[in-house]
Amino acid sequence: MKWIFPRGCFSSILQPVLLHSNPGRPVSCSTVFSSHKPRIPLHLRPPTSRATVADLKKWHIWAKNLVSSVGSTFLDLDNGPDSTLLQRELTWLVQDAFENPNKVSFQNSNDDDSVVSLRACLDDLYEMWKQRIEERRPFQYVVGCEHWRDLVLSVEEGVLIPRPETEMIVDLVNDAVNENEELRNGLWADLGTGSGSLAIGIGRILGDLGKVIATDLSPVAVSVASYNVQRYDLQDKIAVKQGSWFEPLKNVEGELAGLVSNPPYIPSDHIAGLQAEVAKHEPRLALDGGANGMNDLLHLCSGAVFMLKPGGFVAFETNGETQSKFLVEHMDTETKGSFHNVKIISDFAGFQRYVTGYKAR
Ligand SMILES: C[S@@+](CC[C@H](N)C(=O)[O-])C[C@H]1O[C@@H](n2cnc3c(N)ncnc32)[C@H](O)[C@@H]1O
Repeated sequence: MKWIFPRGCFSSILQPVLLHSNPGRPVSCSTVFSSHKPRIPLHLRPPTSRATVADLKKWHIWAKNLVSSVGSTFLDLDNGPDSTLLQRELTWLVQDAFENPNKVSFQNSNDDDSVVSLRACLDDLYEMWKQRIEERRPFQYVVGCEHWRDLVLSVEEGVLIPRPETEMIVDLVNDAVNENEELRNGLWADLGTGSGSLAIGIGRILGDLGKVIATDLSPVAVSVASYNVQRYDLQDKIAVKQGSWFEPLKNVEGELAGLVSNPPYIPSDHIAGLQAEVAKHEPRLALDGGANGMNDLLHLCSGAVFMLKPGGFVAFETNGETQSKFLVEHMDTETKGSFHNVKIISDFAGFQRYVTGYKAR
């Protein structure tokens, strides 16, 4: 899915940043697990339903026609998906919903009476596709998962769908730990973990002694991240905690080998203009970075100085060039030379997306 943000339009007037406070949001001090029950992604549900090939063909024709009726409307409207992407999503829905997607080619079958096992009943398939097209519900929420790096992560409403550009932060961490074994076996934090994507990606490249604390303010994110961590059998390596930014890390001040975050960084008044999948369905808590989008980035950057041990590595994702430059300036001035080897790194599309650095020794 595209991640379409208006870029580079924020004011240079910044809010003061308070360490251990939450810029502009209600604060939760809880570090207990959420009671929210994560939704099981479609492809992992048991095949409890059956349908005839004839009924599936009928559904499929209806679903394809719905896509054709939309054409490029969403693309023209708000840079949303076009019919090529939607047709591809329909194929993925079939793959996730069928018990045996490789063996079933119902569209070409002449045996209309034969029966196929499904992970969702036919009525649900009609409803899912209606929601995708008519309500612009993101495909990832419809099927309950997103493919990210080599992971398949559970997602649902209330949790940001992890984006491809965030994948590169794991590579940046990999480079840092390859250069320094102390970092590989140290304690890391992923602040605002969402689905747990970064924490899991990093957890898998750390050494035997390396650990990750993944935090989020959202109880749904905490529950979904915990589910994903368990699915990848990393519960001994990754602790998921609920709370605002540094609160769940109070006990490890000055001990972190590394800290990463992809915080909310969209300027508040740009959110309504994003594609409907994002603006209507993804959690505002995951998107809204305040008036200029920088509230959380600056807060986290200032706090990182106190959380990292000397030589510790930090990586932030930003909206692009303007935010990255602003953050580097903040690291140079506000944190009074606490960081060295500060770099802006571009993503695969050429946007100056990441800011990395090391805490001075
Ligand atoms: C842009 S999303 C990133 C999610 C995930 N790291 C990823 O890259 O897919 C930002 C995350 O920060 C969380 N968040 C927002 N405010 C927070 C706060 N005050 N404390 C902790 N997490 C917060 C949101 O719930 C959301 O999961």
